[in-house]
Amino acid sequence: MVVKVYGPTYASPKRVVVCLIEKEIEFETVDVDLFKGENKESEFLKLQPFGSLPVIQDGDYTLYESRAIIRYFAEKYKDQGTDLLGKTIEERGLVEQWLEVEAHNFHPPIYNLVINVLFSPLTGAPSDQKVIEESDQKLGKVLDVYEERLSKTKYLAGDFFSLADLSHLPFGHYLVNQTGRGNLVRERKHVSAWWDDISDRPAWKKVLQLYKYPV
Ligand SMILES: N[C@@H](CCC(=O)N[C@@H](CS(=O)(=O)O)C(=O)NCC(=O)O)C(=O)O
Repeated sequence: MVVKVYGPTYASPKRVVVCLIEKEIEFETVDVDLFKGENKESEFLKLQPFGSLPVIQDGDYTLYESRAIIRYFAEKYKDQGTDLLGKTIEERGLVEQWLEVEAHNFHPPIYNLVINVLFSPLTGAPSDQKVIEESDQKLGKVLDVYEERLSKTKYLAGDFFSLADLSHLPFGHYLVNQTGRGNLVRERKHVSAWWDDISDRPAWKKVLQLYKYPV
């Protein structure tokens, strides 16, 4: 059975799609329109009770939470496509560390910026200027840590591209290209070079070509 990915046009599902392409895993996609509320329909909620995207089906196996999904495929297909987990337990530890940093330090401020700068104007919801300012500040501090790390290693977990770098692509794309805050990356030499390197990978360019962001 071919893997099914729900909601490929949205950012978090793109984290899964780029992993599947890097791992050379065949997949098909199912569109879910958040603006029409299709993620709140009973059929979808049976798959993902929180109504968020993505969810995948791998035969009879269903999984949601994009970072859990990419870990699943990276492990299941460890010997196929790009190695995304490192070769030693120490490398794996650093991959996991920077995956957690992305989820808990990088993602929250960039997610707030995407919602308040990009989506709120579209949906008519008010943009919260205080949240925008706080998120700018937080993201700057986070990227200072990245700058220090990337002044020592080419990628976050070491001198190899991994899930940790890959996990930044979907919202990093928003940050650099659509929030008007690309300067937060461009002002940091090593972060800027790292972003250019990871976003230039054929797998990510294919994702952008196949699945246009909704905003
Ligand atoms: N932690 C989840 C978050 C998923 C998430 O927030 N998805 C958004 C779409 S996007 O922000 O990633 O583009 C969503 O479904 N939002 C609608 C909703 O949650 O009701 C994951 O990583 O899978």
